[in-house]
Amino acid sequence: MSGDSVKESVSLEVLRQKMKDFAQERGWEPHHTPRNLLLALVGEMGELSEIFQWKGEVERGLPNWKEEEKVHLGEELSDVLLYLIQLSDSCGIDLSQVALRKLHLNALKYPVNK
Ligand SMILES: Nc1ccn([C@H]2C[C@H](O)[C@@H](COP(=O)(O)OP(=O)(O)OP(=O)(O)O)O2)c(=O)n1
Repeated sequence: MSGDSVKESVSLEVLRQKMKDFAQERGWEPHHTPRNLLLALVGEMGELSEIFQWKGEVERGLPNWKEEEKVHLGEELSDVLLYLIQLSDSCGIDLSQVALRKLHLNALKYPVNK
């Protein structure tokens, strides 16, 4: 999956804009309401969970998985991320900013030496 290809740097904002264009070009924006996007996100979470279902515990890095299984996993992770970004956008929430703020709150709640 990593291969020799040049890795493109990507931000949540770039993904948000690409998904907005994708939906606009297809006339799908009216359907991309918060509730519909939440349900789509939950559906993709189900597809992601299916990949791990009945496998038992799996090692970090998935050393024993076939390449095609990892490709499938990457696709489902992407669907979850892309719907999450669209859901945030449809709610008028800047996901990058609130995620940074939440990281800060987490660090305050769970200090290193506590
Ligand atoms: N109304 C839609 C439909 C799809 N997508 C985008 C977001 C996801 O990244 C992907 C989801 O596409 P599918 O519903 O076809 O789901 P899968 O790719 O998982 O296909 P399948 O469910 O057949 O495995 O397409 C979207 O933004 N809005």
